[in-house]
Amino acid sequence: MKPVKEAYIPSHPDFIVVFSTGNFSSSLKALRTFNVGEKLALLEGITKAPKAYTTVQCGPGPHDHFELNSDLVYVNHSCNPNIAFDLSSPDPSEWHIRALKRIIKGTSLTFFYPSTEWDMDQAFVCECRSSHCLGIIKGAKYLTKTELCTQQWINSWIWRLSAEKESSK
Ligand SMILES: C[S@@+](CC[C@H](N)C(=O)[O-])C[C@H]1O[C@@H](n2cnc3c(N)ncnc32)[C@H](O)[C@@H]1O
Repeated sequence: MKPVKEAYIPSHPDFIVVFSTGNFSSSLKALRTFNVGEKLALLEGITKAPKAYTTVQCGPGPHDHFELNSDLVYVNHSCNPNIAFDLSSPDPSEWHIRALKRIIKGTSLTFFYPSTEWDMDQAFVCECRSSHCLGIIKGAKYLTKTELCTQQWINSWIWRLSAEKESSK
């Protein structure tokens, strides 16, 4: 579920959705500057849901997915992301997004989708233009441990599933 342009009411005071006409080409911009390590927002209002291109994975199981129900659904993927979805707390009310680098006002927010997603509902050709862009993004299942290790933040179940994949080879 995504907020649509015609009925848009921002869900967070510090972010704004930039709607684009192309399919899946909208994004979420920061309306203020954030410092490295700063919490941008708690993941409030999330609901468990079947895996979809709009959901975020929160554990290793087939039912461990939730809808954000907010503008955060417009955070795009980057292979050189500026935020982390940190779901490390056993208490979901502490799950949050955090700045991995200084984010200047006006910058689009991005996270590394395979940091939460093992096997994504919708693969896509990445347009992040990072010098280390991985190309097709399908989930962590399709990445090597070395590729995951280049990232500043990967959630624990992704490391676990990746280790299991390596040991079953
Ligand atoms: C949850 S949506 C994010 C918001 C999306 N941009 C939109 O306008 O609806 C996820 C989808 O956005 C697109 N997307 C996100 N990051 C991308 C990237 N780096 N390159 C190309 N497409 C991307 C893909 O189609 C992906 O399945």
